[in-house]
Order: sequence, then C-alpha cells, then structure tokens
Amino acid sequence: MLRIATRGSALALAQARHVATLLGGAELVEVVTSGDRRRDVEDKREWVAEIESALERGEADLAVHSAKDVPATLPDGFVIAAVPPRASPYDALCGASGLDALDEGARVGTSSLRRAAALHALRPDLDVVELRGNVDTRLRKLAAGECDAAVLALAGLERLGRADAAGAVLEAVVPASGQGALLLEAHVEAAEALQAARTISDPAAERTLAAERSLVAALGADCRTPVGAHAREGADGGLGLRAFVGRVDGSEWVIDELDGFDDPAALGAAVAARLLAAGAGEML
Ligand SMILES: NCc1[nH]cc(CCC(=O)O)c1CC(=O)O
Repeated sequence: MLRIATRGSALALAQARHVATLLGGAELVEVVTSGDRRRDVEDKREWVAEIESALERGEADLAVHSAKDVPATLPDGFVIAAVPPRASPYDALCGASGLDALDEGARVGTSSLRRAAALHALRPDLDVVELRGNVDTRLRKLAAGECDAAVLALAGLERLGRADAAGAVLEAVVPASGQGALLLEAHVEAAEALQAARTISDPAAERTLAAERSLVAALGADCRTPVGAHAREGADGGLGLRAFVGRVDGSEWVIDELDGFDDPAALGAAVAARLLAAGAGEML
C-alpha cells in the first residue's frame, strides 16, 4: 500500500484522504512542518521541507500538498507526480453576501498580501485586518467578531464541509497560483509511486498549474508578495492566464491576461514579461 505524507491540519488531512480514495487506498503518514510550528511563515519552504525529507528517507512514497503552498521550483530530486482534477480556484467572502454589501470602513480579515491588495484596489475604504490560523480558527475569529467579514479559499471551505460559510464568491479577485489544486510530489526515483500517481492526474489541471507556477517563477514571487495567477483551458484547448500584481495598500496595481497558448511555460513567461513591462517589478 502507498504511503502518503501529509501535514496534520484538518484541511491537509481531508486532502490526503481524498487522494487516498482516488488511489483506491493509501496509508497516511503525518509530518509536522516548521510552518505548523510558527506563527509567521515567511517562506513556502516551511510548509514542504520536512515532508520532502520524509520522502527522501523513504518514510513515505508520495506527498499531497495544497498546490498554493508549494514553492514555484521543487528541489533537485523531486518532481510533480500528479495534479488531480481541480476544485474552485476562487476566494470566498465569509460573513457578508458580497463586497458591495459591506459597510463603509468594514473590517475584512485576511493575512494574505494578495487578498489585501485586491480588497484595497476594489474597495479603498475597507479596513483589512490580520486574520491568522487554519480555516476553522479563522471562521471562529470571524464569528467572535474580530472582523466583519473574512476572505478564505472556497476550495478549503468545501473540503472541510464548510461551503455554507461562503457568502459570496469573489470572481473579481485573481486567485493565488495553484489555489484549489492539489499537487502530488514524489522523489524522482520512486517509480511505483510515480506510476500510481499518473493514473489520477488531470491534464487540464496539470497545464493550468504549470502556467501559474511559471508566471510566479518568472516574477520571483513567493507567499510574501501580492501576486495572483489564474489559468484556464478554453473550449478550443488553448490556455489563457490572468495575473495580478499590486501594492498592498491598493494605491497601484496591474492586471493582464493572454489567451490561446499551447505551452504553459511560455504563457507564464509571456504574462510575466507584460506585467514587468507595466511596472510590476517596482510593486514586488
Ligand atoms: N494558505 C493556506 C491554504 N492553503 C490552501 C488553502 C485552501 C485550499 C486551496 O487553495 O487549495 C488554504 C486556506 C486559505 O487560503 O483559505
């Protein structure tokens, strides 16, 4: 039986169980990462490094990550083994039926710079307040009145059976690269795991994720930079990518989009070049 390395949060376990089901059964190996131990995670490596060590030591065969939490380049020796069919990439607004429904100066909770930049760009009057912790903690703080509304990933709410908490889907906010997608990682020599993972990979999810990750890599962005990237496969099979870079205070932003590409990496690089030409470099 394949062994899946996963973080121990409720969301990570739900995702790992989902993948185990897709694979027809797998054993879960829980790994505590430095991201789980710290309050202020500055580097996405903190979510994945200990999990990669477990793969390297042969304690697990596959890792299941939220694609959003995985750095744009994997360390030598590790590969993307699969990207299962993707859930919604969008952010949800909890605690209100839409941004228009929020009072002037309402306190909206998030600790994401991308979400703060987008909220300020759309509604300069909003008071964006720190809201940390896992999904349940953030919903609890919202219910306790620490903020009037909060922005969370719709996919995370759905995976925890809390989609009822979403008052609106924020389609105007460009999602984070990888949001709503799962990324299965393996050691390049784990032939059996790689072969099993292939069977549950979705070509459209692989291609959209590759385009988004290539944009983030080209911009040199990470989780401390306000960058959004959302790729879609058109009906004709062509790939499109929409991306956002903005200042956290909402004073400046650029948003751009290209369609009709065949090669995901070329699409990510092309959109990144346009953003940089429009001044994104100074905002990063
Ligand atoms: N940063 C934490 C994180 N990583 C992945 C998700 C949600 C699931 C997903 O985006 O696939 C979340 C929670 C959130 O952003 O609200």
